[in-house]
Amino acid sequence: MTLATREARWGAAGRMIVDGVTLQAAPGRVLGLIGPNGSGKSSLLRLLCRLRNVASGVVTLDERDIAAVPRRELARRLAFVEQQATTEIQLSVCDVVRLGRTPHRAALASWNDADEAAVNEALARVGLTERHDQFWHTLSGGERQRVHIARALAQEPSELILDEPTNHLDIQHQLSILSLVRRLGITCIMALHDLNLAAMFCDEIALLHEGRLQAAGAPDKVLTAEAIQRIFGVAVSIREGASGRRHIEYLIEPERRQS
Ligand SMILES: Nc1ncnc2c1ncn2[C@@H]1O[C@H](COP(=O)(O)OP(=O)(O)OP(=O)(O)O)[C@@H](O)[C@H]1O
Repeated sequence: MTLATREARWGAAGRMIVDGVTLQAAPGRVLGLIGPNGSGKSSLLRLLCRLRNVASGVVTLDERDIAAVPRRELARRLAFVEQQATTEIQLSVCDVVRLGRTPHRAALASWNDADEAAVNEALARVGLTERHDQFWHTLSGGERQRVHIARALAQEPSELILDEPTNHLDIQHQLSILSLVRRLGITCIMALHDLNLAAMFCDEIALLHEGRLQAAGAPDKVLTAEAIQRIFGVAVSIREGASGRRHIEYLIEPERRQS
């Protein structure tokens, strides 16, 4: 078992934002969270890593109420890469990635070879070894995103939660980061906007709309033309792509000729 929610509810400003979601991440698999803007994806991810507490229902980690898991244990287990993570200026790239080691180190313990190896390995995996000493605030948006993913990898989590990890990334880096996430073999839950990337890289997909879970399961069960039309209001044609996964083509009305 790993992360799960049961009838999880959370609201703000008098509105229900996560509304009775029951969901389970399969150990070692990649669960994609999709849904229109404002459907509650980020809010649900924040409940899953206890950055927020449910108003009712429960979030569990290994079938234990996450609210009862000691903070240090949670920090070792779960890594969260936020959508617009910011980091204090004047930190170098390796300083940011080193933050990922904090939960593994005893108070006042000195930095050791295993810590250094984890940082270097994480930077190599996101292709930023050369940027080791560059100031974080001088990086491009995509490089910053990759550094934050490296920080999460250096943490060596057993559950990785990512909010739009492909934000700011060019297509090559989108594909390489998502391939890397798949290869990690750890439980991963990530919010994605690109439905084709979700189909390519997720073992399971959960579709959210207005805070409620609409469907969950294998990509070909969830990503149907009917569901995409109903939830996103977009007509699509779906066929099997070269990779054997489904490929979604968006159909737009031909522009009217100006008379
Ligand atoms: N603290 C808050 N106070 C008031 N409203 C909030 C709060 N947090 C989230 N919301 C609202 O809840 C809804 C869901 O937000 P959330 O960020 O979870 O959506 P999302 O599916 O991740 O959206 P996007 O795809 O645009 O990133 C939005 O309408 C948002 O404005």
